[in-house]
Amino acid sequence: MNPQLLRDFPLFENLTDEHLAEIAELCGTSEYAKGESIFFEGDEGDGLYLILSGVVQIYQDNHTRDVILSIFREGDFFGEMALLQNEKVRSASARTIEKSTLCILKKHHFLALVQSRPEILIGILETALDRLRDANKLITDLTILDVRKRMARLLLRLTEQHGVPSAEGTLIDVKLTHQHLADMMGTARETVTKLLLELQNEQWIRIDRKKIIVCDMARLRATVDAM
Ligand SMILES: Nc1ncnc2c1ncn2[C@@H]1O[C@@H]2COP(=O)(O)O[C@H]2[C@H]1O
Repeated sequence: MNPQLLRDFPLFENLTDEHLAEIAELCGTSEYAKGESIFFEGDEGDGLYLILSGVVQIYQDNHTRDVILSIFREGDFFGEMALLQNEKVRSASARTIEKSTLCILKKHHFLALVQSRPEILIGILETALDRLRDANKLITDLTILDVRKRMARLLLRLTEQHGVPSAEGTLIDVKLTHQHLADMMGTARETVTKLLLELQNEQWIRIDRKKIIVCDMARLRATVDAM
């Protein structure tokens, strides 16, 4: 694959062109259709996945419904845990939300790479710790907040992770269904539909081609801070 495609990954930002070329040699790319499974919780870890384009959800399937732990997009990586934790399997499942192109670094190549370039391991650790912080917040939200406040927190988190400025405010640049949002905040799809309608009527948000625009970020931040 073209090594310059790896340039956009924060994980590799300090590597030279030469190093990127070495990694690119070891990577394979795969195309996934919208809604296609990548791996399942409990599978053996075969490799590290880097998102070249598209959107991927990380989720746990709890029989009655999915719980979405995170949503990743281009520039993000996932699947490091089963590779770094000896004898442990995939901690969650991964499935595309949009058609995606992924770059896969096989386990033995990944392990050799982090041994020769420990700075990559530090980058992975920093990202994993950020994800742990997010997970902690999520546990607290799910435990103590009512659904309207959980929705406010979720919108703020999505703007931080996937927000781009738009004429009307901050656009959350991923097409998420009401079911995806429900699976992220531990509620029913019908509750999300009702809440989104309320928030639109109160002019907090606008929906444009299945994407949410947060019209007043300052108000959203102030509301979340006051919780
Ligand atoms: N709470 C979480 N937040 C974000 N990403 C996660 C979370 N839990 C697991 N993952 C990612 O999902 C991947 C599932 O496969 P692994 O366990 O190999 O590695 C995992 C991480 O990359």
